[in-house]
Amino acid sequence: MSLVVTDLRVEFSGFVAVGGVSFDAHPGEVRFLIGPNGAGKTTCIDAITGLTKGTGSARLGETELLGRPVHTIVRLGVGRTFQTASVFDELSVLQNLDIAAGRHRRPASLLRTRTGVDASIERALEETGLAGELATPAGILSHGQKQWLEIAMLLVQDAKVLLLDEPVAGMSQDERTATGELLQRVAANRIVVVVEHDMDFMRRFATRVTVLHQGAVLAEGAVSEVQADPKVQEVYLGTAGAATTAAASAVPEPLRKED
Ligand SMILES: Nc1ncnc2c1ncn2[C@@H]1O[C@H](COP(=O)(O)OP(=O)(O)OP(=O)(O)O)[C@@H](O)[C@H]1O
Repeated sequence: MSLVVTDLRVEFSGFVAVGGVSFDAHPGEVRFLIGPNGAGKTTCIDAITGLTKGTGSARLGETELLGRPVHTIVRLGVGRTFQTASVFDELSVLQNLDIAAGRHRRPASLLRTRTGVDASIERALEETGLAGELATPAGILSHGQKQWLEIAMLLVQDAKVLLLDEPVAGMSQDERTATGELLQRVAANRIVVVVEHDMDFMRRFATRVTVLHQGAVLAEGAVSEVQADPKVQEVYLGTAGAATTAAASAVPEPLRKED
């Protein structure tokens, strides 16, 4: 099953934030959406997840997502994270995962004191490297671990699509590497789309990249193709024409957002 976005448009009171964006994503690849501030990356994800109204098409397999309410889109297996982790700080890692898994359970069983750990939760803990933190209150997890908990929460919900908004913002180098490796594992049999500003992270872990600029697709391809694209260099550096393959390797640093 693939996610296929075609001619997606989002307007805010006449302002075109996304003006006809198309891209697709498949299991087995780590798909990146990049672009300068205000390019429309988050708005694309908001539209796909039903948070913002969009026109055009966003199909998961045969199912059209646009026009459906947020909870239906979640139930169809489309999950997302936000830049700021939205976990319950006072609850343990296990309790957070229990709540995430709640839609599979009868209310009575949610109220029972837990004696064991569901297989799906166990798998998510293993996959995200949080197995040793079962009883840790989410509030005292490291920044990276909180993001991994959010991803684990999507995994126990059996998300087929994970849309991740700047998952490594604020992470240490080790946490970035661990996150990239986690995304590669998760993407083996799920659709993973990453909105990211960290170009070093993109270079290391992206399989395919779409560059957005002013609500439109500027370029698409493998990391090396996108980096070498003069249009991309112009947007980020204002140096179209001066672009050479050697210069292309220097592009990523200025792409990094400092906020
Ligand atoms: N609710 C809204 N109402 C009006 N304008 C909005 C709204 N949400 C986003 N925008 C505008 O739409 C454009 C795209 O914003 P968006 O957040 O999608 O960009 P982005 O590429 O994710 O940027 P960043 O990297 O800064 O997060 C921006 O000009 C933004 O100001």
